[in-house]
Amino acid sequence: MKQAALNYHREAKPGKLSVEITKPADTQQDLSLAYSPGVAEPVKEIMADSQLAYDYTIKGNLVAVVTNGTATLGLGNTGALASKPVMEGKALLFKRFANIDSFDIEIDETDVDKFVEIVTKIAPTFGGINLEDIAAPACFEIEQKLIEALDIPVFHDDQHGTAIICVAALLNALQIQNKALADAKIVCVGAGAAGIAILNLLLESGAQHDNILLLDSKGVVHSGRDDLNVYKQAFAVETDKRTLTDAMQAADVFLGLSVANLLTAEMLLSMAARPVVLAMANPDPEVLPEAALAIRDDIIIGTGRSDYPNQVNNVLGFPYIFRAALDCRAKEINSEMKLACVEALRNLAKEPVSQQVLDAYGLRELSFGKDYILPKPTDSRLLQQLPPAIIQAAKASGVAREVLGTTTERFYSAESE
Ligand SMILES: NC(=O)C1=CN([C@@H]2O[C@H](COP(=O)(O)OP(=O)(O)OC[C@H]3O[C@@H](n4cnc5c(N)ncnc54)[C@H](OP(=O)(O)O)[C@@H]3O)[C@@H](O)[C@H]2O)C=CC1
Ligand SMILES: CC(=O)C(=O)O
Ligand SMILES: [Mg+2]
Repeated sequence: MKQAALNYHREAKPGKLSVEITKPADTQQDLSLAYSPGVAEPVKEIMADSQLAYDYTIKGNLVAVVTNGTATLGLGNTGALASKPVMEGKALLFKRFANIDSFDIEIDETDVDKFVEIVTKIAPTFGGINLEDIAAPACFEIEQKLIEALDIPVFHDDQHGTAIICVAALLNALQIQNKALADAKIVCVGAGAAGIAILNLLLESGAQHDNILLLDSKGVVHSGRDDLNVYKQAFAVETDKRTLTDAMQAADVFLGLSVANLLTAEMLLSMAARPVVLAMANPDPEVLPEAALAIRDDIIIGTGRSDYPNQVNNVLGFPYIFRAALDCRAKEINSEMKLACVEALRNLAKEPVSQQVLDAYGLRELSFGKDYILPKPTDSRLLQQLPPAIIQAAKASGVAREVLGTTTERFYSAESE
């Protein structure tokens, strides 16, 4: 895998992206329109009405994938430059799954206010800002300040993209295990961007605060600790449990948003009957499926990876959420839109699987059940079903500025259909 991945990135043109021209640029007349003097005309129009940037430039289909590389996957603080393959990967996924153009922007800055200032200054170029792999707790402040400063959607994928997919996966898995979210005892390891956002969306979806135990690198987040930031404090509970081993006793659900190889056989065996284990750390999960299933066969297990069943990964969300937000010029991406995406994902997993998906995964059959709790990322129905459901929620909740069916027609290409 290591050599194949390095070859994939290096061969032919290095990297995973390039820029293409979308207008004729061959003749004297073409150049007169594309550049001087013709280009001055849209400039003057946009000076008179800034919204016309959406008609005369690629702004309306262009998202910035922005990071400082402080939480690159589960690899930790890699720095800005080393995070670039991941950000190019996100841009590839935007294009492949929702025909959204994006630039990856790796900013070598960890100071919150300076980072916010840089992103604010480059924002006019884009129709949306996808924040990626920025470590907690700075990510929370950065996102909030950018939402307040900008008039385009700002979305921290590791928080909300992951939360949407995780909640959809968990609700479907609990349904299969015949358990209710309101009764489920949930252990979440990782109190960063992804862990905190997932717990907040789970509370909105009906999970009970008292049924949740959160852990960070120092163990259980409990009310006796004096080293907690405000985001962790919101989940601090009175308990004598201190370690992951303590926390896992009789748990119905394990959510991993931390680092590789944390779950032991003893911990898995101590869980309640018919548990759900979503081990989402990338690239290596908190436990590998083959190891967990060798220990007990009543588990439903998902990971963030493409090479196992039940991929619980934000790739199922951010392309479609931004497709929807761009197409209705949403002011923001709100809870209603996130919950609509959860429902649309859950429903699609219950539909018959298409031959196209079976072929892409080398499978003969697949249906809603322990090994199929979420749609596969290559399922073209994601693009058909998720954005309309999200746009509907944006309209109903008053954040859609304009519903442009024509934008969708303009930007959805035949290949992404
Ligand atoms: N499958 C998916 O779609 C996604 C998966 N992820 C994965 O989730 C993980 C976290 O990402 P993110 O939230 O962005 O990162 P953050 O840096 O914001 O948070 C990391 C969290 O993990 C905790 N942690 C680190 N080491 C341990 C340990 N040994 N035991 C328990 N907790 C530990 C940290 O603890 P402390 O607070 O004490 O430092 C922190 O709370 C990564 O592996 C990432 O790849 C993230 C987004 C999407
Ligand atoms: C999938 C993803 O965004 C992450 O692991 O950080
Ligand atoms: Mg990420």
